[in-house]
Amino acid sequence: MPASEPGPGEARGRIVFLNGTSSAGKSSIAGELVRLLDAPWFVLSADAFHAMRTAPAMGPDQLEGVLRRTWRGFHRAVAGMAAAGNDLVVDHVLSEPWRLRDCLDLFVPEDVVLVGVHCPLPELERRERLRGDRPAGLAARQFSRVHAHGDYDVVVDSGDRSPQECAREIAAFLRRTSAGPTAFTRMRVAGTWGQGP
Ligand SMILES: Nc1ncnc2c1ncn2[C@@H]1O[C@H](COP(=O)(O)OP(=O)(O)OP(=O)(O)O)[C@@H](O)[C@H]1O
Repeated sequence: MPASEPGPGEARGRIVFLNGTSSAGKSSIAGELVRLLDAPWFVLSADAFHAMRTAPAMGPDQLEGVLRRTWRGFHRAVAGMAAAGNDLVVDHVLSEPWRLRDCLDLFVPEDVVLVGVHCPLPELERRERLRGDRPAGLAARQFSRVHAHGDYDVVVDSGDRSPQECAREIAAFLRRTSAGPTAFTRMRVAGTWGQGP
């Protein structure tokens, strides 16, 4: 048995996949959600992977390749952790079509609960200004692209709800056993998750 597979009698891990723009509240919701769930869960965030990288001086071409390899590595780390039987909450920004395609290729689609974390743009911009640790205009640049694929298992709106309330909605969904196909399964079957870089 490959080392990345679950042991005898162990299931693969679930992947609760939070997707939204910067400042939508993904990390805040992830933190609240794992507090509500029993059993050990991991929070895997793309930001944490970017933070692990050293930052020597680089030109834009070189940087583009480095960023892409970081995202690809992040996706493979998520797939590997889930394959080994770990339950995961993943914090992600699907602002480029290839990121979703890569995840669709790698993750077991029935194991993924895809959560859209929505928030109106004026509120995103307010949070961005307030926190001051994200480039101005980042959320606006991602806004029209992040939810372009359109399909989710659960949608929350952090614009008029606290992270705790959003987490409670997601936890309630997880407690319901759904026999229907997941959003990842539907997109895999349809093969319509977007062309382009
Ligand atoms: N529901 C909410 N209502 C009000 N403020 C919120 C809410 N959720 C998050 N915030 C605030 O917005 C800011 C961004 O939150 P958070 O880091 O959770 O977002 P994020 O989507 O993970 O962002 P990024 O992708 O840039 O890391 C924080 O200052 C946080 O306190």
